[in-house]
Amino acid sequence: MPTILDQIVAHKRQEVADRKTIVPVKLLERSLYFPSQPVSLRKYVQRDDLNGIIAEFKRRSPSKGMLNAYAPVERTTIGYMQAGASALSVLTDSAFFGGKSEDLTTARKFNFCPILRKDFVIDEYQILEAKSIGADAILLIAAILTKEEVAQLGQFAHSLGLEVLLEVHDRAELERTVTPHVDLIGVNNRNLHDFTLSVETSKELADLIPDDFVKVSESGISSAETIMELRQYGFEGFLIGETFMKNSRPEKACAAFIGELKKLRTASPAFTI
Ligand SMILES: O=C(O)c1ccccc1NCC(=O)[C@H](O)[C@H](O)COP(=O)(O)O
Repeated sequence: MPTILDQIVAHKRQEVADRKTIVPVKLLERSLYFPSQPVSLRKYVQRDDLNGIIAEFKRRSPSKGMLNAYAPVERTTIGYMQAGASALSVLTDSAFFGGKSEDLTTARKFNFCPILRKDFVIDEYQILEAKSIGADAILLIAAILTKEEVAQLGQFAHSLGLEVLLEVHDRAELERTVTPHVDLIGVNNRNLHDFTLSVETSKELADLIPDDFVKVSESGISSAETIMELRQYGFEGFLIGETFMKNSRPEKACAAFIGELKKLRTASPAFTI
């Protein structure tokens, strides 16, 4: 029985092949120079005056189905940033997540923060695309790539000025794929076989991530207390989608969440804002 990742990747290979025939590489290269300079995800996540939250725009997901069919990209992403998020993540996969490249371009038009293109990258073509639609960083998923592919795709992203977030699910993936061509390492708390969520996964892998990389905890984060806890393990970035998007006004949910987090951080002797 193919896993959900197998299905996504099989679909993506066909999708990328089709897109290459519609917009050939040479044509895509001409649209590369998006007016703004890339903004560093790594630096924004580490900024003391922000909270490390990478707020995600995700309409639906394989695990939860439709989260939010109506939230407009413009109002939601501006609201996320006004709430104090450090960066944005925009799902551009259409078949499984209901996103599109235009969602990221819209977010880019209205925000100056770093934007992560959240997709299933298997080909350099998608990295050129990420650059052309205004992304600052891409995601590479260890579970679907070899070490050589991570290194090659990471190097290519860097050559375009894009940063790389490498996502791992377990120790074997981390040890198998870590290369200097990535900037941040994200531990995904979602088990992609049964969709269960546990932030214990982040805690277990924290010490195994070399210090050169910014640590990001991804998925299943639903409380400010969890962020305070993950900070004790050295995590500085927190990728949050569903907790915000399942609300009719995701940006308000994000503001309330960050309000709680600020209260906890102010009360904690270890952190000051
Ligand atoms: O979200 C899913 O169901 C999913 C299924 C298969 C592959 C990837 C999936 N999600 C992508 C993500 O990594 C999350 O959107 C991201 O980490 C935010 O997670 P959450 O806060 O739990 O929405």
